[in-house]
Amino acid sequence: MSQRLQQRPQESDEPLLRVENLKKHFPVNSGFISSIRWNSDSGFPLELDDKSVRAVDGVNFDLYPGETLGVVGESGCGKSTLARTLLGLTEPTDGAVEFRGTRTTTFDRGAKREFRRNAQMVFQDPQSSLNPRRKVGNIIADPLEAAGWDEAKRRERVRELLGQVGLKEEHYGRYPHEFSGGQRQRINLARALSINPDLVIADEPVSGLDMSVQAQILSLMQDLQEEYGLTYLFITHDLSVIRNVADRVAVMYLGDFVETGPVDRLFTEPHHPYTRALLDSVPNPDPDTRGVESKLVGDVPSPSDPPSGCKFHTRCPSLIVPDPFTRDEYREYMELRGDMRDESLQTDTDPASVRAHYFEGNLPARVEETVERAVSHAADGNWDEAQSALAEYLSPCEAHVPELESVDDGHLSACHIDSDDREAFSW
Ligand SMILES: Nc1ncnc2c1ncn2[C@@H]1O[C@H](COP(=O)(O)OP(=O)(O)OP(=O)(O)O)[C@@H](O)[C@H]1O
Repeated sequence: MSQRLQQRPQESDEPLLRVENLKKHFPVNSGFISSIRWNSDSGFPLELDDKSVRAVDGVNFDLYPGETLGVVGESGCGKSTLARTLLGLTEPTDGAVEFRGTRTTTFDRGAKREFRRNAQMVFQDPQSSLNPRRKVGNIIADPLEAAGWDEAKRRERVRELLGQVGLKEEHYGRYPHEFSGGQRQRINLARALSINPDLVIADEPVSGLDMSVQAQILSLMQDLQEEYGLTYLFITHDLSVIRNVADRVAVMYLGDFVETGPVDRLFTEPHHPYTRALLDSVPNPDPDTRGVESKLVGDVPSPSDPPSGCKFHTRCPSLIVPDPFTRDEYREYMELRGDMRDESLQTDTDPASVRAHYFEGNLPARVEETVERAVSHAADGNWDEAQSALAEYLSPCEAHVPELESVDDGHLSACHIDSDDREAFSW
């Protein structure tokens, strides 16, 4: 059974943010004409290509007042789109976001304005989010002006904020280019906090900053959290960054959360092979314990055509392989099957060439037969039959979508290795 990411901090607390089955899909084609494609196999030769980029694809979680939830994943996994969809900066395709128990889509104008005040965003590149032609004091005061504060009060509040983020009063009249990257992120934080929000979504707030400056900004964010009673959703591609700031972590892969749990547990007992691979990719200064066992290989697949079953299966070092394959053999077999599916073999449709191109060593005899059968169908142009022949062997990781399931108190993982389904599907 799927479960929600919850259990923090006191179970009686109402979540500040509740996210249910949130999806954001972008159409691949920009217009109606470009979405029409030719299909000579169908009765009518033109059809609509309804493919979409599934940037966020069914995310569930609760975010409790005062906590920091780190969302981590490689570039392109959908983290920024999740942030923008949560804040209503882009319309969700499906699902719901509740803020303090009310669906954000039901907000009237006043409630929308209040939500915008209450939920602020801090971006990665402080340079591009600060208007170079405006004085820093005025930039920080923008949200106050929008909220109707008079000039004298604005000035006073901005001075207070400058001090709180470690800048000086005389910085009020300077321009963004006169500041370092770290200082510009301080300006951003001051602007985000100017009207006392409850929730701050920080999207890669320290990426691109030197390590020592990163540490200063993270420490400042923690101080501000205490002072303002803030709730953070902290997005990063770098697990090491959130180790010291997050209470819980959600690991995101191709639009879904694949593992969630308390930060210590996730670092000491990661369950999902993707989390383990991410952790192994974090540079380890200790040469004796440097582990390379499950380093991430290959790129994140396209979210417009994600792998079936577990989306991580194409890169997973723990892929469950069907009998009688070894893992390496089965990867080769999957590559052949993928090319059969796309009707694009990378060699002639001659059994010897296919064998030599796709497989390094000897295959078990019965697999050999299956491959030969498939290749002879492909040689006749019967791609569907070629695919069906290869479907004789299928990993459960390709066939079934794993649900987030509890592996420990408040710790969930979506992997067939941990799954209760193991018996049902008998692998
Ligand atoms: N407006 C859009 N139209 C079409 N596709 C989009 C749009 N915005 C994002 N995407 C795609 O959605 C996927 C997720 O992008 P997103 O920026 O959310 O990922 P991310 O994890 O934040 O990566 P990064 O850290 O590189 O920003 C990517 O494949 C991206 O190309």
